[in-house]
Amino acid sequence: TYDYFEKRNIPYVKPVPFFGQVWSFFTQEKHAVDVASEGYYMFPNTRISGVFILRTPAYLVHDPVLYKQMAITDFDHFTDHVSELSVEQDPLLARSLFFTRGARWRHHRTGLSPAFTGSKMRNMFSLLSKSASDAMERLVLFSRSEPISMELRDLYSRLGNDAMSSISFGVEVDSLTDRDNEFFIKGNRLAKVDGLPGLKILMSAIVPGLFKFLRIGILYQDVNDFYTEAVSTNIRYREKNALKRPDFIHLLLQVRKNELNCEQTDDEGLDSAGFSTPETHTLHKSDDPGEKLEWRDIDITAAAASFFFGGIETTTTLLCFASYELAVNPSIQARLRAEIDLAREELEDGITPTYEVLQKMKYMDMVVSETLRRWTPFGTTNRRCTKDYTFTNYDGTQITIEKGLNISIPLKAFHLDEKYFPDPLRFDPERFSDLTQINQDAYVPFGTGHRNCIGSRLALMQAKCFLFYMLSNFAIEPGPKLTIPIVLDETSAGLNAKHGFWMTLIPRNI
Ligand code: HEM
Repeated sequence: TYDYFEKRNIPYVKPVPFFGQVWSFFTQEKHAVDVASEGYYMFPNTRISGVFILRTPAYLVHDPVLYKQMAITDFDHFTDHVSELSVEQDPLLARSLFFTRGARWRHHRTGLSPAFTGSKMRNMFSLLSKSASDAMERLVLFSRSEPISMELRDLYSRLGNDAMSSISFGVEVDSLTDRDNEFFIKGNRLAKVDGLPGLKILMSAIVPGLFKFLRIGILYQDVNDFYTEAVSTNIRYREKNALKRPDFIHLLLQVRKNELNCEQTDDEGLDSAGFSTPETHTLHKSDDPGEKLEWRDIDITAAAASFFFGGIETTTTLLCFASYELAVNPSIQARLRAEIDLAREELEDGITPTYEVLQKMKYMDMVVSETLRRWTPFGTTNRRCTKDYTFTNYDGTQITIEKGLNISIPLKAFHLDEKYFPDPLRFDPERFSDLTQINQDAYVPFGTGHRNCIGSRLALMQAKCFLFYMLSNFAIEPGPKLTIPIVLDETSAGLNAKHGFWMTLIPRNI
């Protein structure tokens, strides 16, 4: 078994007998993303390297151009992500976009894409902004014009949950005051990527076959039940009262009735929420799925739940690391605040940002883009080879990836490779001042191609909106409990600080 790559003359990470690379995942000495990317650092002169997962061979892509080919031009060889969940154990996640495969994925992606265009995001932005502004007002009141010490992951995940509850379900919650409200508790359990759920998420990507065979579920049963009930009650209420609100449930109900389209003209100029917004790719018409695919209540619930699952933790991570960098780089913070203050002069009330105003803020975009590079929230993604695929390596040899094999793509390693980003560990928004200098193949915080992140515009607009309100009201300084440089939590499936993001927020009016 372990001579697979030797025979093909492909460099590979030497396996631990029986476990292959999986052994290193369990010892947790290094973060799972770094373990998965080991070959990238060991073999610099190849487009791909090999690795064994238990006894099964798998690949790691080293060349961002190859990733792009797989994800766009040769997409029909790599249509699926690796994990495969069972609908019995994970009724919501197994039906969500990240985890569906083949014709079902195509059907869902084609249906959902129009819900995430620039014009839909602009309509939704008022809900997002209101949620952020209400929360910020409470935080200002809470501070009583005195500096406050806060752990920002807790703060941002509360704000993120409240915003997502509003833009998904039309439910207004205040998790800053009502700290144990059910939407926050369940949302938190849904989005959790450390501890046991984190381990299960890793396992579903490392040993997907075994994971499905053992019928392990990722989400807690009470979380599945809560969202299933919340969404079906919500749908019934809307249908009975003909309620319209520019949120996801409304858009998903339109998808179900086949009434949701992309308004090309409206979208012009709105589609980019910043430099990091990945290019949109149009899917060809679906192959015959062999079964009639439609949007049942459970599919709508699964889609909404997947926005919590895929969106809250990642956007919170972006906000935490952006705040950390602003706190330890006061001159960058001062420049961003100056840009915000200037933008506020343009606003009707001097307070509430619009989609267009945020879109125009160049320095804000530079800070957010650099945070996504330096602290990539989603450090690796993956693809499953669905049809044999042959390409040429740098040395001219032909390599064939066989159908069924799994492929990892080390997004974080691309972002921290000095061949693409000189002095890669330095946080320097100036890199993004001249966008022609950025290698766009290697800068992929939201992935690339047909399976790129569907929520990128929402994530960018949400992060920019929160930062706008935060710096309008507070200066962020390192708190006494903050570790500098930040120490990462190697055991979390996501990217997190081991000792928290402890900051002092100083109200600007003192
Ligand atoms: C900073 C925040 C975020 C980051 C860094 C991020 C990153 C990513 C990445 C790297 C992928 C995989 C792309 C690939 O395989 O090529 C992905 C997929 C996905 N993301 Fe995000 N994401 C973020 C926020 C969001 C939000 C807010 C939502 C939903 C509202 C979302 C929903 C999804 C979904 C559904 C997929 C699967 C798409 C598919 O398989 O077709 N993400 N994301």
